[in-house]
Amino acid sequence: MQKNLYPQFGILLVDDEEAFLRSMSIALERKAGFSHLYHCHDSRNAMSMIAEHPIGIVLLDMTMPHISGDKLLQKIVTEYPDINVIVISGLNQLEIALDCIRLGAFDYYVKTTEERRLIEGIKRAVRMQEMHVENQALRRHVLTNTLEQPNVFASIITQDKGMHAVFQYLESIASSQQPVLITGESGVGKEQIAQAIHDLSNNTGPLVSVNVAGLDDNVFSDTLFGHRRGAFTGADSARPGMIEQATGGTLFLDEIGDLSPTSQVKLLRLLQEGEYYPLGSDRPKRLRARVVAATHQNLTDKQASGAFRKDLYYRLKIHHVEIPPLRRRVNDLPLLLDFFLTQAAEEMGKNKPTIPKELPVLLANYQWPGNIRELKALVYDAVSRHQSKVLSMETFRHVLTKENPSLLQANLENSNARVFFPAEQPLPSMQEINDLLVEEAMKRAQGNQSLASRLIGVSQPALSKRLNKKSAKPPKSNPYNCGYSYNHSYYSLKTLI
Ligand SMILES: Nc1ncnc2c1ncn2[C@@H]1O[C@H](COP(=O)(O)OP(=O)(O)OP(=O)(O)O)[C@@H](O)[C@H]1O
Repeated sequence: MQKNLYPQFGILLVDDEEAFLRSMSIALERKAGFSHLYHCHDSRNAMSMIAEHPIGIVLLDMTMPHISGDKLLQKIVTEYPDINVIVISGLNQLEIALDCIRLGAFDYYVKTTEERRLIEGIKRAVRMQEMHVENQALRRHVLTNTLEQPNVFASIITQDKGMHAVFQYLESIASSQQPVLITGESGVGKEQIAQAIHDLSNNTGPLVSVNVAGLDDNVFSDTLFGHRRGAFTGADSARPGMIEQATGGTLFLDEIGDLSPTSQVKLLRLLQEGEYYPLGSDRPKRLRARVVAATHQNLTDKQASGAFRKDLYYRLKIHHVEIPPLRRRVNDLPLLLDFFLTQAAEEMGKNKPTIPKELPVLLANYQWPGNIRELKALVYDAVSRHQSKVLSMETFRHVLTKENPSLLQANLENSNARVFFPAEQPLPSMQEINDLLVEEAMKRAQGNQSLASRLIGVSQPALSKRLNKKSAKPPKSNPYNCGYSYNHSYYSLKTLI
């Protein structure tokens, strides 16, 4: 397939009137941005064209010499049930329309239908067909558990199953031109995902990124749509907007959750109409780039509270990926640590230091509010300070343990850590809570007493004493074993640390 044809499957126009074929093609290109079109003015050739080309949609006339539209419709739905056939006929008769639908047509329009409605109907059919193609690709990926272009994801270091599923999904939607919404906490790698979406698309145009946070509406319009000469005071020359610069590629709108209400309306119109007006111009231009948007904000909450337009939210999330935070991908920590250590050592011209044994455990017990960006910064800081063969723990210890008061505060404030103590159960004693806490800390520190003591903020001799006392005592039957003993230890760790 030629690059940058849209949609990824062809639209075949079958009509004996060549003038209609021409005017319909122009309308489809100008009003819907469809460029992947085929013409057939002799109905006898329609089936062979479908066999030769990757056709996904057929726009079919009814009254034609040689083979009539209804005969062709029957043949297409029998031999190519995955193709969506839209009948566009000169016959304005309900009976005929119903017959076509019964035969399996996707939709029926009369030629005098208002052009805008007709184009909207064809867009709908294209969207349905795209979803069908995506579903097939997704099923293929899931069944084979493979990636078609693993090189595209080479710079995203991960062995997490959830991330792998995200990659498979992105491959399935690679050739669609519909928007993609990327959500996830700050620092999880959303920009990298946007780059991967662009690389997968094989579009020849560039990836153009715009951070829309804090842009007032005038700046937003000027940045995206550009302006004509003289559009406003100081506009000495015409300037193309970012949409035009992204032609044939990807327009990446970062921090979309911070877009002002007025700009939200403009973005919605752009996505709905596929057209925009540069400032000072009354001639519309077509959007010829795929829109990818990202945010660390919770758009579901924002649209529920009215701060983000519902219609824009649903337009943007036609495709949606949520990137999991680092604390839910702890198996990625050793890989990322090693990757950033190598990178930092190379950049600073130092030997790559050895990783102290306690470091991975310490990293796995931290919440990572700043996600991968925070880990990267920590590793770079540690490498810049490090002198000996083994990486110094100084940087990590300060940030990841009790010595950091903000971490303590964050843990105390973490409302998720609050656990329900069922009213019908007696409360555990302090002794029992302490035992559970010590047990959990030892588990998390993988038996390392020095680390476990730091996790719960006691000295190592104090912890050792407790452990000795505990092992000397016969195990007491625990009333909290009935379903929430773990919760108690969780509660203890989160709130008492
Ligand atoms: N899986 C990964 N492998 C390697 N580097 C990563 C990975 N994920 C993120 N990074 C690095 O972490 C840093 C932050 O990533 P990025 O800017 O993409 O995050 P973000 O989610 O877009 O953050 P924000 O919401 O603040 O814009 C970048 O330097 C990026 O290269």
